[in-house]
Amino acid sequence: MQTKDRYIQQFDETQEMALTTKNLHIYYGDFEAISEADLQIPRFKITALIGASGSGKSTFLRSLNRMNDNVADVKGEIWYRDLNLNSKEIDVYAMRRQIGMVFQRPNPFPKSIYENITFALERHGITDKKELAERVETSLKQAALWEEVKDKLNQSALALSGGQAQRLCIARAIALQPDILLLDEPASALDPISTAQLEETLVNLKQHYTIVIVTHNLPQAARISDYTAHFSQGKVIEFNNTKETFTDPKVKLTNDYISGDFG
Ligand SMILES: Nc1ncnc2c1ncn2[C@@H]1O[C@H](COP(=O)(O)OP(=O)(O)OP(=O)(O)O)[C@@H](O)[C@H]1O
Repeated sequence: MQTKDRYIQQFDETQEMALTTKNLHIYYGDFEAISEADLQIPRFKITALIGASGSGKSTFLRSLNRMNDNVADVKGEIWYRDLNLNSKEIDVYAMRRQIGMVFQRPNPFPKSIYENITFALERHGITDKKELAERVETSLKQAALWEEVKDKLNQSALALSGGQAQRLCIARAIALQPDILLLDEPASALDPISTAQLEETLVNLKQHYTIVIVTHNLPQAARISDYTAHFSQGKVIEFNNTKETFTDPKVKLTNDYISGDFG
């Protein structure tokens, strides 16, 4: 029954949260791109952010690990453990080790597959050759790429297919052993087979990571996510478990969006 203007599912205290946003407002100059996006993002789950183009999904996602610094003015609180990530005291570089981001277009470095993964590790002070090799193997396995690349780790990452390159970017992010992975339309440049592989990878990863994914692909959100937040004009107007969002939306605009009825 779609009788509400806004519906936000509340959790009980037993559900552990990875991130909680409070009073979040995000401005580009005078334009308020996010005005009501207080969300609790459960740990070890996949949360999908859906909504029409320009509704604020990427703006919200990018604020979670401070990618909007110097671009937008972010007001409010973003709680991770007992830290407000949106405070001046936060070491943004160290924080991004815990909260990694994978972008829309795969962006491997013009280096070997192996070096793509070790580059950030070395910059974070991990130089032991054995540990580096172990992290490369584990992260490629977790990203479901190991079998395809294990015999060509020294070849250029630029020779990988789009789907392989995107899984390499995921391996690169998880090699740092973060808590949370933020993904901004990671499958939008991929063919259906690569998309299916990526989806399978993400579902397996949630055993170890909390995942937040922006997607325009509604069947994809329905297939892989546990929770869905529907953004409309800078506000989260519905947040619920994904099954209910797609079978019994509480807000008419959500029903219209998922059924393709924008008239
Ligand atoms: N760097 C920027 N400077 C000014 N305005 C911006 C900037 N980035 C985004 N916006 C505006 O903020 C609003 C939200 O944009 P955002 O990219 O977050 O939406 P979105 O829901 O992710 O859209 P899409 O699905 O098309 O990627 C839009 O009106 C957009 O034009």
